[in-house]
Amino acid sequence: MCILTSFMSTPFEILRSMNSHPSFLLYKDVFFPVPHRTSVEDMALSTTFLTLQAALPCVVILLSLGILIHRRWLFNHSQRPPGPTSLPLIGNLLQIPSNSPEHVFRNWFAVYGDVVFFRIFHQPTVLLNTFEAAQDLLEKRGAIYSDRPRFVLFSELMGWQNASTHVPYGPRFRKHRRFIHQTFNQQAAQFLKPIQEKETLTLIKGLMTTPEHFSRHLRRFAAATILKVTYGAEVTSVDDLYIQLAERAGTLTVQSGTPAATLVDFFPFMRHIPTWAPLAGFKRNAAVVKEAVDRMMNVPYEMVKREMESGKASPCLTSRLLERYRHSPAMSLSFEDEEDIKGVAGTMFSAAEDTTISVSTTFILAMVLHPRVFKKAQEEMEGLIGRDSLPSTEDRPSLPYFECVLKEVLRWNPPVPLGLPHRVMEDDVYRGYHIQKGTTVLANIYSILKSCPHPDLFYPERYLEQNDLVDPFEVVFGFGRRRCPGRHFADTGLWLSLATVVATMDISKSIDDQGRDVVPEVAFKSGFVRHPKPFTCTIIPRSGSIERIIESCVSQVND
Ligand code: HEM
Repeated sequence: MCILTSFMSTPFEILRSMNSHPSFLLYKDVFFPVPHRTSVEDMALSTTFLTLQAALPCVVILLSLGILIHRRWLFNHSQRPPGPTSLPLIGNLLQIPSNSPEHVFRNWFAVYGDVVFFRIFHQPTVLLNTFEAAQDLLEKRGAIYSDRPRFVLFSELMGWQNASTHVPYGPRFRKHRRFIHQTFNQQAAQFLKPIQEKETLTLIKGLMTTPEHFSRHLRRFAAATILKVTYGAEVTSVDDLYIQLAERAGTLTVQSGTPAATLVDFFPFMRHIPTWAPLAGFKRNAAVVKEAVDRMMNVPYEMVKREMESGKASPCLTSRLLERYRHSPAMSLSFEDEEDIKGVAGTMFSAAEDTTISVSTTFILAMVLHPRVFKKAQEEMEGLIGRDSLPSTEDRPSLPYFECVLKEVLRWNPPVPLGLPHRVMEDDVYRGYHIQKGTTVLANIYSILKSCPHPDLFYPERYLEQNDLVDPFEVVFGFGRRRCPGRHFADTGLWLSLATVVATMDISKSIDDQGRDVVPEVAFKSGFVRHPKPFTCTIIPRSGSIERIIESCVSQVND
């Protein structure tokens, strides 16, 4: 036993144990029984044995070296994954459109298969096009696939360096995840449900009052739930200060991502260009963005601190994290701790808002275009809770068709089509392909979810008819150790708000001046988060009693 385990040790340890361990002698006698011999034979044998013994260390060392060299050779000679031909210097830059690259990547999947290699300038990138490949690398080999690429523009120039989405894998990443986990893990997220229930009622009231502004109401819902959880702030309108701060920071960030600006990610020396120099426009823009990002991170954080000092703070993620430092004599709040708390809270807000809005707006678009599906979901709902009550999360297991509708919404328009880039921290070989340390790895969420029969058709029944389809809930939140930590909160909030819309409202196409149906276009805006293009629709309460039901629920919540 000892000998077997020692084969996993160094060559020297192997030799030591072979020479000395009694079990080795026993082992030798059993497998190489020696008949009775003369002393001359004994001497010859023992000389041979001694020679063998002396040679053994060299053999073992040479063998180990051979194995190492062979592995290195295999790595160097294993092929890169297949991919489109690239040009010198710029790589595949010209083949990747800045608008909706997910479409081109889907074609590459069809041509080159599961794992595709391409380069942008000198940066190697690998695209994982199937659920299996994404799981194999990002999940099962998470120990080396969980870093993020270096974002020079975003992190070093625009001030997003404290965002949890951008922190490199390591102790700081673990600290951020710990902070987030306390409030957003599956069990803790249950305690956030009352906030989502209350904001759902406000959403329905908004839809009843000004249905034409449905996208503003959905935005307000998304922002209000997460702002209450992170900063304890009450949001009444999308014009509230914190939402404005976040939108300014987000809009400026996206607007400043011009080609000249992104070049700095590939040629980091460019960040040293002085701001007055002719090519330094990106640095001047980045300074403006940084000011907006700093305000977005600082203003709500400072407000919570002030409220805590005056004893008026409502419990929230930020106050809970600060309390831990206040009450522990072993922990004093350092500058880095404050930056991390601000970073976590600011990221949760910005990561939650846009993604939630994308899903809820896609749901409305799908329901306008597919009245049959909407009616079927309403009938299922009515069969369970009738017309005079609102759904609660306890009803979820009894509404299987609605569950399929939600899955289909996520599949039809995956909110974050290419996830967030991961970076591999060590050389690796996968399916005989060589993946070099430092490669950017993208999970092609879009292609994974479009790999099914009639991918562009909105057809929730596919999840009832076919049980080998990938569950979109397992895909849209990313993979491995960087998987979205807000997924339980997002899932509950979306289910509650959209199930309540189904139970209370009728959704249909809007009517133009000539009395004709206006059929919205199935079109999505290009971006890191994929939103439907603006459209119109008609939303009206299902019955005269809805207003009364909502008012009675609101007064129960306020009591
Ligand atoms: C339907 C809604 C959402 C979708 C589709 C979504 C999707 C994603 C994806 C694809 C990633 C990247 C995962 C990876 O790197 O593999 C991510 C990361 C992240 N999400 Fe979400 N998300 C959603 C909602 C939320 C919400 C509500 C929150 C906060 C409450 C949140 C907070 C975060 C954070 C902090 C990260 C960064 C994790 C890290 O880098 O370690 N997300 N999300």
